[in-house]
Amino acid sequence: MKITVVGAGAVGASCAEYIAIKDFASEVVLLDIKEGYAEGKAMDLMQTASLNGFGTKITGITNDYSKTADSDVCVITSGIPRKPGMTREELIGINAGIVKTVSSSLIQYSPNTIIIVVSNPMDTMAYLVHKSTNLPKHKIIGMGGALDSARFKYRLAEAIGGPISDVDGMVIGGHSDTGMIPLTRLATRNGVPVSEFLSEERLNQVLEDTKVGGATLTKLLGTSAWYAPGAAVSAMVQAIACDTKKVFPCSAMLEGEYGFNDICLGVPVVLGKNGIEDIINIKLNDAEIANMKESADGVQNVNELLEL
Ligand SMILES: NC(=O)c1ccc[n+]([C@@H]2O[C@H](COP(=O)([O-])OP(=O)(O)OC[C@H]3O[C@@H](n4cnc5c(N)ncnc54)[C@H](O)[C@@H]3O)[C@@H](O)[C@H]2O)c1
Ligand SMILES: O=C(O)C[C@H](O)C(=O)O
Repeated sequence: MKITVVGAGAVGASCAEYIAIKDFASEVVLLDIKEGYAEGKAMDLMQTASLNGFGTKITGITNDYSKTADSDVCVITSGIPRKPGMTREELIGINAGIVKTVSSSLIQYSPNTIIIVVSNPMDTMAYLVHKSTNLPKHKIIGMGGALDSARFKYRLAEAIGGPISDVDGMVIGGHSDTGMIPLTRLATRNGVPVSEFLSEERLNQVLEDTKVGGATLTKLLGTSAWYAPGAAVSAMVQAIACDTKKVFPCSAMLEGEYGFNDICLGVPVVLGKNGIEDIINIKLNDAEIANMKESADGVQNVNELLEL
């Protein structure tokens, strides 16, 4: 299994590290436009192999896409991250050009690959990859919901005062400060609805903290987060590489699902060796449907800024 990660910055390197540590891929190629940068990150990571006990070979490349040939999965993290006070949507001007060029270069050498889009504004960048490549829709997957759901579980466990491993929950909708929809109604602590343990007010606080999870970290770090994003991508890559059929909320191109068309939005999907193997249509209540509509409108407004 050959995985290419474009962008050897904070998220790309973290993603490569987690993939290697989980030891399910034979090869990870890290590619960056900055001369020598991916080579340096790859060498540093390879020097952890004997310490962390993995056999994955990580190589670093400066912009030579021929070295990415025949990748099974390609991850796009190239582009600029936001600074405190910015929204993800403000990154579109620079990142759209980068994502468009990178995706067509990847496909030139790996025409059958599966692409995971990470660069922000992610739902719009995933849409752009759909519109600018001829890959089938199940092979283009946006990463947002896996990360947002991990943050939701962190906040739920914190509020409950129990272990994160005991809580389950999912965030659907757009990967934006206002568009995320943490499904509090369906979240559980070991199968018991979380509303049994938390007041409505506390649950609303969990919801709000989850939605601004990325902005909170950006304010603390001065740039956006990388550990949980890298872990979220690596979990998705593992589900594809090992054909686990695990369910993650991912940004998928919708063709009628949830009542939407021609938009990439976060919905629960089954991930396996073919990429998105199924989109799960969960029954939402009226308030959740209204939130999805509002979230989709927000993503649509950003999509309209693209020059397709
Ligand atoms: N979807 C998500 O959940 C999620 C999570 C975290 C970060 N992000 C996004 O991921 C992107 C990367 O974040 P980061 O913190 O790793 O940024 P970073 O600045 O640390 O790394 C980005 C890397 O991309 C490289 N790059 C730029 N243009 C390139 C090109 N044309 N070809 C190859 N490489 C190129 C840069 O040289 C840099 O090393 C940002 O857009 C950020 O908003 C998304
Ligand atoms: O918040 C950001 O800008 C980066 C990323 O989308 C995140 O949620 O961490």
